[in-house]
Amino acid sequence: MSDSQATKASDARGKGAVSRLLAFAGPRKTLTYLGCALSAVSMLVSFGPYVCIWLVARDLIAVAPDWGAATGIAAYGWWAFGLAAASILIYFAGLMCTHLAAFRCASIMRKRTTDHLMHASLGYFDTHASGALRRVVDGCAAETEGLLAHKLPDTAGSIAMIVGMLVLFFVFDWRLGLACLVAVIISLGCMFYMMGGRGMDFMTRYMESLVKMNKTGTEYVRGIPVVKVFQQTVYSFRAFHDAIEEFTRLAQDYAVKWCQTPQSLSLTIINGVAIFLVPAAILVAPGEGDFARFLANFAFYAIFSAVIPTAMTRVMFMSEAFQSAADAVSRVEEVLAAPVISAPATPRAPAGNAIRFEDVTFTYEGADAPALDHVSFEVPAGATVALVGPSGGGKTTAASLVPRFWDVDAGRVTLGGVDVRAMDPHDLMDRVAFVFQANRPFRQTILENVRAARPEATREEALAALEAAQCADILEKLPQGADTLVGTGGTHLSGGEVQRLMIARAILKDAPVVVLDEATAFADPENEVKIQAAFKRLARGRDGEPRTVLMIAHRLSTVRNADKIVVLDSGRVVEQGTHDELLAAGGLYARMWADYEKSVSWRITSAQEVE
Ligand SMILES: Nc1ncnc2c1ncn2[C@@H]1O[C@H](COP(=O)(O)OP(=O)(O)OP(=O)(O)O)[C@@H](O)[C@H]1O
Repeated sequence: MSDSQATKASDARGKGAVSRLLAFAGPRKTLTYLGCALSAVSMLVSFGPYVCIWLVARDLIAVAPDWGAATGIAAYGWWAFGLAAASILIYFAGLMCTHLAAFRCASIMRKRTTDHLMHASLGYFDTHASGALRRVVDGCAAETEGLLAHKLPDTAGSIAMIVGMLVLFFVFDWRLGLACLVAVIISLGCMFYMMGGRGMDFMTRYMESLVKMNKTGTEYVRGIPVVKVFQQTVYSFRAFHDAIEEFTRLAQDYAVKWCQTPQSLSLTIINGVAIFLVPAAILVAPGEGDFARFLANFAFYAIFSAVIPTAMTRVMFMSEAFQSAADAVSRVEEVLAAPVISAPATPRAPAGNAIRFEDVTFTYEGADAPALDHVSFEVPAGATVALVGPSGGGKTTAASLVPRFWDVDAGRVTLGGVDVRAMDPHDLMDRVAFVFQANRPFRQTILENVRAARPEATREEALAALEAAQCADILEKLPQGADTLVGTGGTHLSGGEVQRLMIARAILKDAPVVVLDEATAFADPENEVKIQAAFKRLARGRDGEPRTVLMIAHRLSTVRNADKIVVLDSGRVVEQGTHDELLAAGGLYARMWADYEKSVSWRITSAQEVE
């Protein structure tokens, strides 16, 4: 979607955003309505003191200069005080209601997004960064809290203020009221000029340019290490620089060329209502029968005109409040639209642990070509099958379909003869242990991280799993051994060490089926040897029985002894068989093997030369 389409779509979503937002509040949305109504009433009551001022002026002018004859003044004063106090109290009562509804709404929003994410397909978390999701779950809820608690009742108050103001304009003297209204109309005209028509086009381009600057800015920050390593100047990030320039130009044009005149006019007119009021009074005064009353009316309008700038400023900020509600609720709705792992009504239990891919086709959302195209192969129970092939061939995708990171588009993946989608998702997770590169430790101790696989496991069992996963050296070098805190903010572990920790977790789980990514790209030779040993241990199980293993093999050295090798290229199975069979076939695998042997001999030769 282009930025302009995105902006328009977000405008469209803006409509009804508040009602979509209130849907989260459940029965408490009545409290929001009540709070808004109270805020409106409070605003109308706040006009009371102005009416009292009019009454005071009327009575004083009527008895002038015998001021002592105006006996009701003190009463009006008390009324003004009482109404001002009542307005504040009613406003607080309104805020209480909207806060109660807002807290409930935000907590329901957080709960529903968290619940939904608990059932979202695991692949969703590969493509959506955890930081961004946290910002939606927590940030949007917090944003809507402020909106429902404050901005919405204030908007109701603004509407009441404008309606009340228009009514009061015509209650005492419609001619003087009309003079004030002229100021309001000119100010509104300036606002529409700035925001509507060409002004809106300006605004759309301004917003698009802002989005572009934010995007290129993020890319720039992410690329800073590359810039430093390659000694590039800031201008190597041309796109970011251009986006800043474009935004600066648009912001200046908008402020100087477009808004300067109407904004100045609006501010002058609205703060100088007297420009219209005084000439109107001079014109009307000569024909006035009751001059005392006319003077009181004039005094009222002169004082009341102070309300107009506040009312107009509130009008300007009303649309902003709705726009931010639309953005927040749209981001939450996007999370709620994340695909979930469907659970069958009557789950089936698998018979055995063989994995079968039957004519499986799968395309990533938004991708042009399928990542897997009519893929069929079998991993017999207790066998080890390796997926090999060029980068982007579909190995990771195929392995991800077994624990249902994604669901197939066509065909099926079965475990023990049962479609994985027909199994209880918990049962599937119990039966499959997976070790992927993206696995990261939790911010917990090493022991707790391992026990995440089986919380009821004893300390001894977890330590045994760590030992089996070749983690003894990691524990030795850490001051608190297995009780050392790792993960964000904890002790740093290298990539190879993290992978061994993840293998320990899988060993403790001791599931009958193991799906693993043997990538050891980041491991040094010593780590690699240990990881391979840990993999072997994982493939055997605690009872020594071989597990069903589907392994993504990035290096051919590890696949030679696999029971079967499946070669994936561009999402298709191009050949499968044992190492010897595939070498004899002379296809892609044979070529890959020849390349691999060549690279090994190069390494040996260069090592000898160095000696
Ligand atoms: N999350 C994703 N969204 C869209 N396309 C994806 C996603 N993940 C992978 N792909 C695409 O699917 C295809 C298969 O990718 P996959 O990661 O399964 O290949 P691979 O054989 O594991 O590659 P490698 O050896 O480099 O890890 C590639 O064209 C890749 O670009």
